[in-house]
Amino acid sequence: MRVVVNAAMSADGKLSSKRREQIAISGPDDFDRMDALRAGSDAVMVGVGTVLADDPHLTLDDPERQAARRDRDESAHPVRVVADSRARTPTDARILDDAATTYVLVSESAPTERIEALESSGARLVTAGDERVALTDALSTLEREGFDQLMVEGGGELIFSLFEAGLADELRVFVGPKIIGGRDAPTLADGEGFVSEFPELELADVERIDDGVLLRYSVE
Ligand SMILES: NC(=O)c1ccc[n+]([C@@H]2O[C@H](COP(=O)([O-])OP(=O)(O)OC[C@H]3O[C@@H](n4cnc5c(N)ncnc54)[C@H](O)[C@@H]3O)[C@@H](O)[C@H]2O)c1
Ligand SMILES: Nc1nc(=O)c(N)c(NC[C@H](O)[C@H](O)[C@H](O)COP(=O)(O)O)[nH]1
Repeated sequence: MRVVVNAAMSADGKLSSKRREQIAISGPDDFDRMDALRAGSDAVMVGVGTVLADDPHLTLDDPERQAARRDRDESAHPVRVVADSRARTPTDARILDDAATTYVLVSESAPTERIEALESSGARLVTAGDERVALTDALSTLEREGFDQLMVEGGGELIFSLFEAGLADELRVFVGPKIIGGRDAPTLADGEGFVSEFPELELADVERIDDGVLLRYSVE
C-alpha cells in the first residue's frame, strides 16, 4: 500500500498555531489539489489530535470527482481512517457521519465503553498495539482490505510516527506565505524527534501554487 503524506505548513514549518486551531495555509488551488489527491486515494487518514482540533469531514468537495469514482464502481468518497489509541473520537465527530465508511485504529488501552460507543456510531474498529496504535500492523490490516493508496493529512504527531516506522512513501507539502511561530505550535513532524538516522528525502518536483510552493518528495 502506497502511503502519501500531504500537509500544508507556514513558511516557518508550522501546521497550525499554538492554540492548535485550524488555519487556512493553503489557497483555493492547493485545496483543490488536495481534493484531487483524496479522490485518487482509497483511504484518507488523520490522527485523533486533528479530529479533536479541526473536526474534519475528509470527503470530496467536487461532485464530478465523486461521480468519476462511482463510474469506476468505487464509493463516492474514500474511506476515512483515524489513528486513535484510546478511542477518544467523539461520537458526534463529522468523520463518523454516514457520508463514507470510517475505520478507527485503536490500541489495547482503549476503554471498552469507548470502543462500543464508536461501533454503535458505525465505525469499523481495528485494534493494534498495547498503548499506542502499532501503525505497521494497523496499516497491514488496511492493505488486506484491498486499499492500494492511503493519503495521510496529519497532524504532526502521526506524520512523525509514520516516518519513524518507515511507512511513508511520499511527502507532499505546500509551503504557504505565512509565519505562525510559537515553540509549541504543531510542526510537520513532531513526536520525539530523530537524533540520528534521519529519514532522507529525494526532491521529485517543485511547483508554484496559489502564493506558495508545493514540494514533492519521495522517501528513500
Ligand atoms: N496544516 C495541515 O496540513 C494540517 C493537517 C492536519 C492537522 N493539522 C493541525 O495539526 C494539529 C493536530 O496535530 P497533532 O499532532 O496534535 O495530532 P495528530 O492529528 O497527529 O494526532 C495525534 C494522536 O494520534 C493518535 N495516535 C495513535 N497512534 C499513534 C501513533 N502511532 N503515533 C502518533 N499518534 C498516534 C494519538 O492519540 C495521538 O495523540 C491541529 O492543530 C491541526 O489543526 C494541520
Ligand atoms: N492541505 C491543507 N491546507 C491547510 O491549509 C490546512 N489547514 C489543512 N488542514 C488539514 C486538516 O486535516 C483539515 O482538518 C482538513 O483539511 C479538513 O478537511 P475537511 O474540509 O473538513 O474535509 N490542510
